[in-house]
Amino acid sequence: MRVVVGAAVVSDGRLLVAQRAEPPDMRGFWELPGGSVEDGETEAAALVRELREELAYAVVVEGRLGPDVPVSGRDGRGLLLRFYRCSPAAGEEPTALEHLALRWVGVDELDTVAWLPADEVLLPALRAALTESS
Ligand SMILES: Nc1nc2c([nH]c(=O)n2[C@H]2C[C@H](O)[C@@H](COP(=O)(O)OP(=O)(O)OP(=O)(O)O)O2)c(=O)[nH]1
Repeated sequence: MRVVVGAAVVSDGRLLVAQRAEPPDMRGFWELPGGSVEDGETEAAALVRELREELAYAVVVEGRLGPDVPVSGRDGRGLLLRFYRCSPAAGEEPTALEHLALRWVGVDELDTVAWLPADEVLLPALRAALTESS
């Protein structure tokens, strides 16, 4: 099954969230930045590549975060979302090259985000990650 990796980047007790521009039915909803793992690529390498492409941002990939989330992809075939906790490389700031906007949210704001539906499964794990880092 195709695996899509997403980055839970935590810095100063806040989580980086990104607002999707496309496809039209996902436009305006918020996600954790990332994308598909390519053939022969590790999941960590895919995350580093995707965040460089989408955000011109260098991150260090730490451990897995939360459960795998099966969703149906744009072509109707299944894909598996898998998330990793990450931290920014020193001195780095993200730029929204492909997203409508970026936000850093604290633990109290997690519930106010208009998440892509699949990401809501992750909220307990995100809450725990933000609580332990603040
Ligand atoms: N990156 C990311 N994708 C997510 C999240 N939640 C969620 O349902 N998705 C879905 C949306 C898309 O159907 C799929 C990932 O698509 P994508 O557009 O980010 O990745 P990609 O560029 O590698 O995909 P593709 O155009 O090659 O098909 O996973 C999330 O938090 N992060």
